[in-house]
Amino acid sequence: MSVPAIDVRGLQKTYRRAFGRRGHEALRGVDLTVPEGCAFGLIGPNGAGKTTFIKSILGIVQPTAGTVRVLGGSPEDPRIRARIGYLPERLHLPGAWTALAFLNTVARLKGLPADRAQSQRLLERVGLTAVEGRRIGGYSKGMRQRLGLAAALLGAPSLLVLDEPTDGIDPLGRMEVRGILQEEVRRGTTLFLNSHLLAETERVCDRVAILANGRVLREGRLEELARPRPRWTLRFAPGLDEAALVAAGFQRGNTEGLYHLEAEDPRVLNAALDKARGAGALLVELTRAGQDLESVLTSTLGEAA
Ligand SMILES: Nc1ncnc2c1ncn2[C@@H]1O[C@H](COP(=O)(O)OP(=O)(O)OP(=O)(O)O)[C@@H](O)[C@H]1O
Repeated sequence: MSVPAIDVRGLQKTYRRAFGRRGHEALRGVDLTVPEGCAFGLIGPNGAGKTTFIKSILGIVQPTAGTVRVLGGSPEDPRIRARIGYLPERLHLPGAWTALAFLNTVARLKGLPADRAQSQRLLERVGLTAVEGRRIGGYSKGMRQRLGLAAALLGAPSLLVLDEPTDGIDPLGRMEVRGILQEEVRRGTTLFLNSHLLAETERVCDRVAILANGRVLREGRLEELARPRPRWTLRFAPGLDEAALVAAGFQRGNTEGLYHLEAEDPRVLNAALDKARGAGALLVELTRAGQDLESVLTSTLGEAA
């Protein structure tokens, strides 16, 4: 069996406060396993603990309790760190430098040879070739993000950890970034993505975890979490016997003639329909509701509240 890319048990992080005041519990006992080679999305509301989780698995933040294994080793181990590409939420870039000089320096810090051709290839990949000789200080937010992504991709990492990678990037650029991430996953890289753009997570990731208030509320394969909910919406012709429909198991909708039924088994739907028709109802429209990641997130947060 392959070693998980990330394996976290009982992870807790309490940020201390001054003068002995009670600290803030950002993570309250998180267990999470990210299989090797998967594209994993971490989602959740502001302040859920997502960045704290990312910083903990990278050894930037010291957990209060729990264990963290990354690529089969400790995040403190320089050999493990060298195999991780990280794009932080807040990028600090040297404004006076050019993109090329920056990438060459990051390469050296990662223990890689400063290979100008490789840096140029990466800048081309993220769409920065036209500005590679310009000072970073004059870059737009989206250009800075692209440069951060290029730096994370240096050395073909085994694990890519990206905190809001498309923040500030225009819609076309987002598509390009998505393409790059998908290429990386095809190459065998494990991707760990924190993004508020749920459509992006849905398109790129095959597993998702929902974090709220420092706890994982749900985790699993995207198709299992966001599979179509067995909820049928029916529209009946006017003049029906409402009480008979409710007695048959339908719930009233918000407009006249509209009803809902939650049923996994289509036989339950058909039995209810038989009763409705027996009471003279005429079905004119039937749809099965799907569930996207946004509705999974809102219903999960709603249940937890
Ligand atoms: N250095 C710190 N010191 C004290 N509290 C912190 C620190 N960093 C984060 N927190 C607190 O920990 C909680 C989790 O923050 P974190 O940044 O991990 O959340 P997040 O899910 O990444 O949020 P967002 O989606 O807004 O970026 C928040 O309440 C935040 O205020």
